[in-house]
Amino acid sequence: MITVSGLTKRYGDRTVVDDVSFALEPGTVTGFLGPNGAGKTTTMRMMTGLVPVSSGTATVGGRRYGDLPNPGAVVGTLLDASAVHPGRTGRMHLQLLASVIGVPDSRVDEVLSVVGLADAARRRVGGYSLGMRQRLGIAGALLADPPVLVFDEPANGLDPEGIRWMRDLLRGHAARGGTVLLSSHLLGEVEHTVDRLLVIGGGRIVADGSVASLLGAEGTSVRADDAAALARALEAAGFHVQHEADGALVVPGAEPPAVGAVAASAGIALSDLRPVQRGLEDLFFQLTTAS
Ligand SMILES: Nc1ncnc2c1ncn2[C@@H]1O[C@H](COP(=O)(O)OP(=O)(O)OP(=O)(O)O)[C@@H](O)[C@H]1O
Repeated sequence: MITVSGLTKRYGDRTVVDDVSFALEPGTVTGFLGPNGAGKTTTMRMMTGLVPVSSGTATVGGRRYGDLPNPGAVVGTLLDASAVHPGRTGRMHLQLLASVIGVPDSRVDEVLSVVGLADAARRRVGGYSLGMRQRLGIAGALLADPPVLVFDEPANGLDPEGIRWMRDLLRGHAARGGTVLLSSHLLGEVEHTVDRLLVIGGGRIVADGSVASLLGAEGTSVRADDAAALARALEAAGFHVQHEADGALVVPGAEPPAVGAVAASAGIALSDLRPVQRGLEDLFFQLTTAS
C-alpha cells in the first residue's frame, strides 16, 4: 500500500533523512521509532507532500501523495496537532476539514464521539488541553475513514487511558485491513500496539522487524520469598544469577519456563516470573556500536 524508496532530505549540507526505504502492508501497525531528531517527522512529512523530497519517492497504492485526487480520503494524517486555529470550536474545525475532503457534515459528529470529544465540540480549541488537541487531530484524520493512517507522536499529551484508547483504535483499524504508521521516541508507548518496528537513527533505518525479534527476551526476572534458596537452586542448575537491589533475581540468557522448572523441582514458590526485555536505549546502543 505504501512504498518508500530511497527517501532523502538534505538541508544545506546536512542530510537529515538518508536513503530511507520501507513498504507498509495493509492489516499492520508499524511503529516508526527513534530518538529526538532522528528524522521521523521529516520522513512522514515527505511521504505526505508537506516537505519536498531531496531524492527518492513515496507512493500510496502506486501514486505519489500529491497525485492522489483526494489525498485526505486515502491517508489520514496527524502531523501537527497544534496547527489548529485557537478561536474555532472543535466542531467548526472538523466541519471545515470535512468540506475540503468532501465528507458529509454528519460524519463530524461521528468522529467527535469516536475520539471522546462530543461534549467539548462547541468549545474553542484554544481552551483544549494537549490531549484534547491530539484527539481533535485524530478525529480529523479519521473523517474520511481512510485506509491509511500516518500519525506522528500520537501519544503526545495522552494519559495512560488515552494511550490505551489509541492502541485499540489503531489495532482496530489494522484489523479491518487498514495500514498504520505511527512514530514515537518512546518504545513503551508503542511496543504493545505495533506488529513491526522500523527504527531510525541519524536519518537512516537501523533496524526493521517485529518487537520480539528486535527486543527479544534477554533473560528472566524472578522473585521468591526465599530468594537465597532460589539463587542456590539456579546456580546448582548451571545458571548465572544476578541479585537486583529490589530483591529480584535476574537470570541472563534463560527463558522463564526454564527458571520456573528449576524452582518447581526445588520446591520453591515464586511470586513473580517474567522475561527481561532490552529497552530502546540498549537497542540503539547495540545498533550504533555494531555499525
Ligand atoms: N526546516 C528545517 N531546516 C533545517 N533542519 C531541519 C528542518 N526540519 C528538521 N530539521 C532537522 O532534521 C533533523 C530531523 O528532524 P525530525 O523532526 O524529522 O526528527 P524527529 O525524529 O521527528 O524528532 P522529534 O522526535 O524530535 O520530533 C533534526 O536534526 C532537525 O533539526
